[in-house]
Amino acid sequence: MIEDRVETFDAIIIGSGQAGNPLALALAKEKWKVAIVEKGTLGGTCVNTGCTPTKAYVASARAAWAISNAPNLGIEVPKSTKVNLKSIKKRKDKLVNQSRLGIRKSLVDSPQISMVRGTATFLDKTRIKVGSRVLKSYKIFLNVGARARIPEGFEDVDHLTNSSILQLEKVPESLIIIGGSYIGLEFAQIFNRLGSKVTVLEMGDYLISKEDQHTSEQVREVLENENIKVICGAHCLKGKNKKSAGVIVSFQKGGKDKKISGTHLLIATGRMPNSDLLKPEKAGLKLTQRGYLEVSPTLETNIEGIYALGDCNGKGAFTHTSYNDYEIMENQLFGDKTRTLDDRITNYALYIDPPLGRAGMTLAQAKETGKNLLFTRMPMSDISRAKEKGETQGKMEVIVDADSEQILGAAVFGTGGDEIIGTFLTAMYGKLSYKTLLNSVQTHPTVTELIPTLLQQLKPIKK
Ligand SMILES: Cc1cc2nc3c(=O)[nH]c(=O)nc-3n(C[C@H](O)[C@H](O)[C@H](O)COP(=O)(O)OP(=O)(O)OC[C@H]3O[C@@H](n4cnc5c(N)ncnc54)[C@H](O)[C@@H]3O)c2cc1C
Ligand SMILES: NC(=O)c1ccc[n+]([C@@H]2O[C@H](COP(=O)([O-])OP(=O)(O)OC[C@H]3O[C@@H](n4cnc5c(N)ncnc54)[C@H](O)[C@@H]3O)[C@@H](O)[C@H]2O)c1
Repeated sequence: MIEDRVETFDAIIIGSGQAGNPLALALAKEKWKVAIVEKGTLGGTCVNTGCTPTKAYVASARAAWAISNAPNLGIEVPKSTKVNLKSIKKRKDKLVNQSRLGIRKSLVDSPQISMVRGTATFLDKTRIKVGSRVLKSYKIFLNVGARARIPEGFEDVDHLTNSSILQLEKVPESLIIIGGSYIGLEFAQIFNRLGSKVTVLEMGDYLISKEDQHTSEQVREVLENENIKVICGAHCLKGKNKKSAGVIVSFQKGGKDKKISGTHLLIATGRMPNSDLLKPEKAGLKLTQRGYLEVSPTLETNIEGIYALGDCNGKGAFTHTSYNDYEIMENQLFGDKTRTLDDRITNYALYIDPPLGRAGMTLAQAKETGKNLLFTRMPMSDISRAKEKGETQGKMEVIVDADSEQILGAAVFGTGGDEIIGTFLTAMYGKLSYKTLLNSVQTHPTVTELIPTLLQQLKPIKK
């Protein structure tokens, strides 16, 4: 007699992530009766095990690096400097808790919103089961995010993920990281700077394979300059727990069998969407080959009234893309219905130090469009401000459509790169001619002042 105890809502949101929370508040503002279901901690990945905690660790690691680099700037540092991971974690936990509490308060304060704790599964297109409760709505918004993907053969080997590594209170003596991409590289530099001996094992021929090879090689150089060991082209990885503490990872490289051992192992081999946890087949939801929920440019799944936002729709894998999904949804429900996924320009940063800021296409992607291209690249070592800071690693590069004069893509790898990329991004959203930036007068001495100089040097790329 399920129907007897069905609770009906104007909307059900599953997942308290970067889209779910603001959407709940927006719906409540319009006087909708909303249920938000969360199986874990409020705030999802970004707040609890993603951006906030990792960027807090990046800041602590940068402080440790700044101390070791201080003699280069004429500052003598006592040898007794120590890293205290327990205190670093405590600072991070405080930041995470503040965010979580803020989210909780905003949701609890709204009389329109019911918070439901537990794992939601579909019973059919309109009904959701959470424990013994059954919730019903004709509008269901899925914001279920993703989790760490553990490769075959590592399930029974002692390993850390992005979540559990953030619980450590002692710096690992030697850390093996499997996966040389965003998560792997950020943690590699963090723990190396905190004192671990770090080895990165990547099966691809180069790191962060979504980037141009030139960028990848420069990133590798920065990490290797800090004594992080990078092994690319590592295949057939297998793990084994040591009899004492620690792990052994064996692999093949260039046809030869190799082995390394470490006290700790971090798996950073990508994410898998949490769509499977929903029992999506009960609602007839279509998934892509990789398990993401299929959506239209306005975020509707193949089932009318069911929408998917954030990482679980495979259209973005960042906090700002998830939040932008919320903005699109809000515009479609209550606005002029003009915003869609098609408006979004790819952008993100890799938060190693110096950071890599990226907007739009890579050079390889731009070449595939068949457009007439202009391209240029300059080293950070040409910039006064970078020299003054003693941080000259990296480059700035830009790709322009020669016919429309619009910027197609840019990379700023260097000090302040995560912020400076915003200048290119703004020009791209504004569909400005690159000449507007070329003729702009930028503040001296900043890294941004390289942009006009960079643009003066654009050259056609041969097709
Ligand atoms: C280590 C790391 C570092 C990162 N750093 C950055 C960064 O610097 N910048 C950036 O932009 N992005 C970063 N990201 C990516 C970013 O964290 C995610 O893209 C973003 O959090 C995705 O948000 P979301 O709204 O899609 O889902 P999430 O925030 O993952 O939220 C989904 C929620 O749904 C809940 N849930 C799942 N299934 C169910 C169910 N069946 N029932 C009930 N609840 C359910 C989950 O418990 C979770 O709370 C990082 C990610 C990681 C892992
Ligand atoms: N700064 C940021 O914005 C930030 C930071 C961290 C994570 N993220 C998000 O999290 C997502 C996931 O990041 P990620 O780095 O885990 O995944 P990823 O999918 O970007 O990279 C996974 C890497 O692991 C390698 N790999 C896979 N299986 C392997 C195996 N068996 N052996 C060796 N190598 C293997 C792949 O070749 C790839 O290089 C990213 O797409 C990103 O959106 C963002």
